[in-house]
Amino acid sequence: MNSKLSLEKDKIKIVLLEGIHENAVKMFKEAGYSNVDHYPAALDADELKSVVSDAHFLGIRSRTKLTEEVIEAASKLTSIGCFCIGTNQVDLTAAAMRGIPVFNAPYSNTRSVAELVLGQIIMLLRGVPQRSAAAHKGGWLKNAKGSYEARGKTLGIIGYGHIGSQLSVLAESLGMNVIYFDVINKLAMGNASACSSMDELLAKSDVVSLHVPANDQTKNMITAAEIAKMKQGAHLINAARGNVIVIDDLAAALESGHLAGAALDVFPVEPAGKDEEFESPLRGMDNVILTPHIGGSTQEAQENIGIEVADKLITYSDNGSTLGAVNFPEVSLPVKDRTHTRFLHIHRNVPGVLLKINDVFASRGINISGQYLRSEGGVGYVVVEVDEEIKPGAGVRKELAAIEGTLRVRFLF
Ligand SMILES: NC(=O)c1ccc[n+]([C@@H]2O[C@H](COP(=O)([O-])OP(=O)(O)OC[C@H]3O[C@@H](n4cnc5c(N)ncnc54)[C@H](O)[C@@H]3O)[C@@H](O)[C@H]2O)c1
Ligand SMILES: O=C(O)[C@H](O)COP(=O)(O)O
Repeated sequence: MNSKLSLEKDKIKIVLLEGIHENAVKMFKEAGYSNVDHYPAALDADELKSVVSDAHFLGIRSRTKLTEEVIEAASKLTSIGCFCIGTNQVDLTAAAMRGIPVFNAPYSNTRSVAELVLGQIIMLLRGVPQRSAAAHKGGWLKNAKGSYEARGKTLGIIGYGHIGSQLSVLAESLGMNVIYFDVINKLAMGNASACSSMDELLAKSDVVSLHVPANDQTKNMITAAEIAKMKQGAHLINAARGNVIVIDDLAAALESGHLAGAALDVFPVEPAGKDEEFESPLRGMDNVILTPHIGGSTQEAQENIGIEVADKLITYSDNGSTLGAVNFPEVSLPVKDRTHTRFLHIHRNVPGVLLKINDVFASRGINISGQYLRSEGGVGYVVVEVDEEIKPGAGVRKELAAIEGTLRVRFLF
């Protein structure tokens, strides 16, 4: 049964940026959210601040940087959906400390990335990029020099998560030997084997592919020192995040011939839009495949992501469930019954808040029929369900909001 929210659904403003798939718009409309603004691209900083100023839900992809300043400007923001895997473009702590859960799509584009990398492995091993570049200029490099089959070569995967492990299976089907390194113990797929250190992997691999998240440990993880440990004539692929590799060091290794080729889908600095020029020291190197961050840009991935993330935002809006939130206590709630009123109280994780919440209900003689509590990091999330309909204006919300440490109160009636 469809519950009502503290705000009528048609007054809830949803902003979707960066050409998020139409499926998301459809999902919102079908769920009764008619006020959806859909932008085909990312916005510049000033436009972004203006557009988010009255938005309740915001959908972005990897280009939109949601800094603390932008989040602060979005005073009505209830939740953020990253319609992609990465959430490093969002200041997750700033969002959490304003009671804003952030959701993403952790699986939907992983196959697309793995397939792109598989293609790049074959292209690099065959020396296709330089032969294609020569042919475009009227050249004809018909020879076998530096061209190899993938069969029997060793692929080293750094980061054996959703993408790395799928790539592992695909590469083995080509007859490659797969080795991997991850900071946590991961079950090997097929005949792949784990390396005990990244150095071991670098020294053994003909092709190294990076599939780690962006964080403090992975920033500048591949410098001249790591590249020097790779085999002479090896190839490097990065479809993870741009700042994992020190790009000037990679350019130097390609120039010196220590590396035979590279494929890059992500860069330390990426153009904000199609009108901005792409700058990179790798431009003009014929043995390098450069793609404009399209690892997850397939019809299949975008269709699925549109549905997956819109569903998470709608479920949070309708129900208060935060399952899958990346910066927030996760609470999985049953669908709300219309005979109940559900209060969602988000607060700083300090002692005594629960007692004060319960006092608000006890002092009014309101019986609590269900309660859910989770805390994570600096944030606590309490959901209180009462088996009577409490209309807005009864004062409960105001009293809950007045509790010290409160970050946000919503209620579903
Ligand atoms: N190019 C694109 O369009 C595109 C698309 C999707 C994802 N990505 C990027 O790919 C990354 C990986 O995606 P995923 O779905 O496989 O993520 P995942 O979380 O499933 O896997 C990441 C793996 O890296 C491991 N890891 C973390 N730090 C490490 C370190 N220092 N050394 C070795 N391993 C480490 C983790 O333990 C985990 O197993 C994402 O974080 C995202 O940035 C890019
Ligand atoms: O994090 C991701 O999923 C990838 O980087 C893809 O991001 P995009 O949807 O902005 O292309």
